[in-house]
Amino acid sequence: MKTYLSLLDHVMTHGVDRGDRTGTGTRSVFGHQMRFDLSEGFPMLTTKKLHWKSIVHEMLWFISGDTNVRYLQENGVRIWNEWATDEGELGPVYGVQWRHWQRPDGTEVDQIAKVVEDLKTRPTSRRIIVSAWNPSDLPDEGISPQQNVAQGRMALAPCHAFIQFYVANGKLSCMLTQRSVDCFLGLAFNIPSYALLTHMLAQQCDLEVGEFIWSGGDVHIYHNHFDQVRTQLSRTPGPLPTLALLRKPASIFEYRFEDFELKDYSAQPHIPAPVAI
Ligand SMILES: Nc1nc(=O)c2c([nH]1)NC[C@@H]1CN(c3ccc(C(=O)N[C@@H](CCC(=O)O)C(=O)O)cc3)CN21
Ligand SMILES: O=c1ccn([C@H]2C[C@H](O)[C@@H](COP(=O)(O)O)O2)c(=O)[nH]1
Repeated sequence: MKTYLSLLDHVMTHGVDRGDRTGTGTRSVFGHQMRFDLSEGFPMLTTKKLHWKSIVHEMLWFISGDTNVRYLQENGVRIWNEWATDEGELGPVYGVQWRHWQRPDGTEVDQIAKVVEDLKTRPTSRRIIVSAWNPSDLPDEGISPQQNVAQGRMALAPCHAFIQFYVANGKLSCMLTQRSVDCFLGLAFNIPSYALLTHMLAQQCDLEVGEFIWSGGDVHIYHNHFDQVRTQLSRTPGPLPTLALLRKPASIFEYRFEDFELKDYSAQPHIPAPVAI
């Protein structure tokens, strides 16, 4: 994960200090790309311990089409709590856009089912894409997440917004475009999260895993994460863990937490940091 550490160093050294929606302040660069060869190991940080349960359950929750934090909370995952209403609702965020994108006539598009079908039937297609960026459901940036949900909008605009898949030589690659990137907290989750999705789709479509390519737009470090970033940059990364899929479920929608085994994950201690709301 040297590429991730290089990005932290790059933002700290070359970034521009700016204000932001949350009032916290960030140092940012605009536009960056990283490539991870998934055959070389599972891209999970070893320079700080990550909560594996949060990564897996969040991805299963997206794929299930759910947008209420109840499932996450029942599984000990707290990362979406701050944006939810008292009833746990987040409005039409990722799950709805991935699985239940509304057509004008009221019918729905299941983008995940379509990706599996395309990967199996026309793997050379250049249109194997999932978009969470649905302008008609975007929140109003001037009001709170909970007020947006009450108006039927998303609590937060999608950050990992556009995903494209590519098949060559029997390998599945995934490219993510992330418009806004909290390098210390969010990105540490987003990389293994999409690596996991790529492994699942590859298994379902009888492909090997290829590369995960990550592209960021507004790539920032919050001002109140600088000490944590310096701690992390002082650490030496260890070998990557590997991911084993213990079962092949009948479809992409039938994975369970127990189906994933992260092998040889040896990480340095967790580094706590406040999340900007
Ligand atoms: N400012 C901000 N950064 C984000 O990364 C982020 C948002 N907002 N809003 C929506 C989601 C929620 N995500 C989050 C939210 C919190 C953590 C977090 O606090 N992580 C801690 C604790 C992990 C845990 O309890 O599982 C960490 O140390 O990684 C991570 C990702 C990613 N997103
Ligand atoms: O998966 C995620 C979700 C969110 N983030 C970060 C990026 C920003 O710091 C905030 C979102 O604020 P906006 O004003 O909507 O850009 O959350 C992330 O890194 N990863």
